[in-house]
Amino acid sequence: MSRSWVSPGVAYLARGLLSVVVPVASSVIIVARLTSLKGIRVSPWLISAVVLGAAPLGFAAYVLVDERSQQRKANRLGARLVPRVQGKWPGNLDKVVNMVLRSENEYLGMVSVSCIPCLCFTESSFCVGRPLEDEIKVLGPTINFRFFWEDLILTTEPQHIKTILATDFDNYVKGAKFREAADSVLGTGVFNSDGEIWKLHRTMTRPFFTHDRISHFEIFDRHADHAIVLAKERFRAGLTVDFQDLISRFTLDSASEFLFGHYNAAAAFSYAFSQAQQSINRRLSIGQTWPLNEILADSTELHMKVVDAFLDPILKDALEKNSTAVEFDKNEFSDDQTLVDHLVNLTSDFKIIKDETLNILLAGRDTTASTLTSAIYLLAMHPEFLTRLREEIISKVGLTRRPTYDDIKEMKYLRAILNETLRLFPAVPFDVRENIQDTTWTSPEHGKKPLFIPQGTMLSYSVFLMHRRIDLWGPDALEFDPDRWLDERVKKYLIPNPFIFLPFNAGPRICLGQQFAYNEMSFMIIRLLQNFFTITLSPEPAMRPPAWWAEKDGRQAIERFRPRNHLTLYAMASLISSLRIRGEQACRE
Ligand code: HEM
Repeated sequence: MSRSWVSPGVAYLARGLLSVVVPVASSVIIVARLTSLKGIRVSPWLISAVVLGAAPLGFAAYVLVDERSQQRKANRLGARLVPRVQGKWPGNLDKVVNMVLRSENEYLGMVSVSCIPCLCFTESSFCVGRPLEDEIKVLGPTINFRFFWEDLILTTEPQHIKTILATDFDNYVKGAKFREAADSVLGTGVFNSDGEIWKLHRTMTRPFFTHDRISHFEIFDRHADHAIVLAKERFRAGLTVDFQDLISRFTLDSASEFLFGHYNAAAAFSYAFSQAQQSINRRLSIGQTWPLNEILADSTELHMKVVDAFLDPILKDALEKNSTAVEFDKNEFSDDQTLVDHLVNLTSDFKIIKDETLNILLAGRDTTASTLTSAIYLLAMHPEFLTRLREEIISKVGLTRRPTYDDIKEMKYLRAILNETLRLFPAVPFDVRENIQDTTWTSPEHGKKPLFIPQGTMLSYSVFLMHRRIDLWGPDALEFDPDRWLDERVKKYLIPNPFIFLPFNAGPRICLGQQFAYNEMSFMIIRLLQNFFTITLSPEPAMRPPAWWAEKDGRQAIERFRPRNHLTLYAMASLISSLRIRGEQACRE
């Protein structure tokens, strides 16, 4: 992560000033020169008008030229422009106003449009105007919001997502806008880099996620036990448990121990890291002008000082130990090695090690907490599936034994529950890329020209919306039905079209922690259901959806919590008080 001596706001203003001062000064110089050459006296009003008009006129000319050039390039490639959302005000401003007014109460992904470039990760995304569903029905699964005359393309089309993630991978990057917003926290780690730097990080980290290491069940066991003891204490006192909070602590403790071998001292660190992460989210939600919100100071700076104070000594210690250790094979791992042990064995570059560790912590912590929270919510809504799952757990593992990797591998129903949860509530519901070169995408409608994608476009893709498409998943796509992973529907929908299910993405940038995540989540669910046999939702008023949701169609009508999104999906309200469960202890006690 790079720290600068000027605040992001001051740096942004300085850059902005240059881009205003240069055209204005040039206009003044040109007008003054012309008038003095010709000996003409020009009114100061005219000079002011030229000066003031230069920027908007220049912008209008740029928009016109850009539009024409896009159309020409599309024609040349035998393609057409991506269908555009039509707002009523210039630059689709009405859509943005609507978004600001309505974002608070809308169902995730139901309404269009939030198109501030870079906003695709935020909770207010796609939440304005006519329902996004309707926009897609009219315009197709790939649409351009063209907000403030800047292209922002959203796709829910498996073919296009496959192109971005896999078949034309080299043409798509995370891009500078995302990187800038996350740089002060994540630096250039695997999650936040492109090109050669990304390759370096991924190559370094990938070996750590293979095979035995990700079956580190002792770590999960210790922290699962701790969480369950705490939950039982509350239930005995007649209280409920904020499951989202409990499980976030479990995943943080497990990830911290897995990554750097420490977890107890992590309270201040964990809080500071969460706050720094919230700052990234805020930046992304504001869009490109986020530095203006940080004129006085970098909003991540204080939090990152706490993170540094915790992490730096651990990393330095690991580096020091490694420098005195006997040389050994860099591809050999011992069972008790942490990620940091592994990294210091590969490089002595402090920044690389630190960036990587923080990136993996970010990538791995909230995603599993989110999925476990959604799974428990869905099981509470469907006690019949909970009973079946519990039967599988009891028959394969019993009520007390610690589950093993082989147990989990054989538990088909548990995997179906997790996949069905990830289908309806994927932990990363919206994601973003930018394309380097002009390109075309095959038309989603048969017989029509391909779609033209101009270089440098902000491309948002939503697996959340894709996973709920009735044309891809069948008429019951919006229902939580784990059996769709076990019956003929797999052959009918998924096998012929595997890119319709992408909770972990695909291609060279596919999630590195996928198997680790399945293991951790399976382990925790087994432990929970060995201990508790019912789950009852006990929603606080703040987490309940507005009453009018019940009059809508689809999941919105039946949902009993409000799914929201920052970098990952979570249950509103706040991460602190939401999804409460009431559990009853099973016969184990
Ligand atoms: C249910 C759990 C999880 C889900 C749904 C999930 C999903 C994803 C997705 C969608 C991406 C791609 C992001 C992008 O390229 O923009 C990703 C990347 C990544 N994930 Fe996960 N993840 C999960 C758990 C984990 C865990 C537990 C770890 C590590 C302990 C992890 C490590 C990573 C890393 C390192 C990347 C970056 C890969 C790269 O850019 O090359 N993930 N994950």
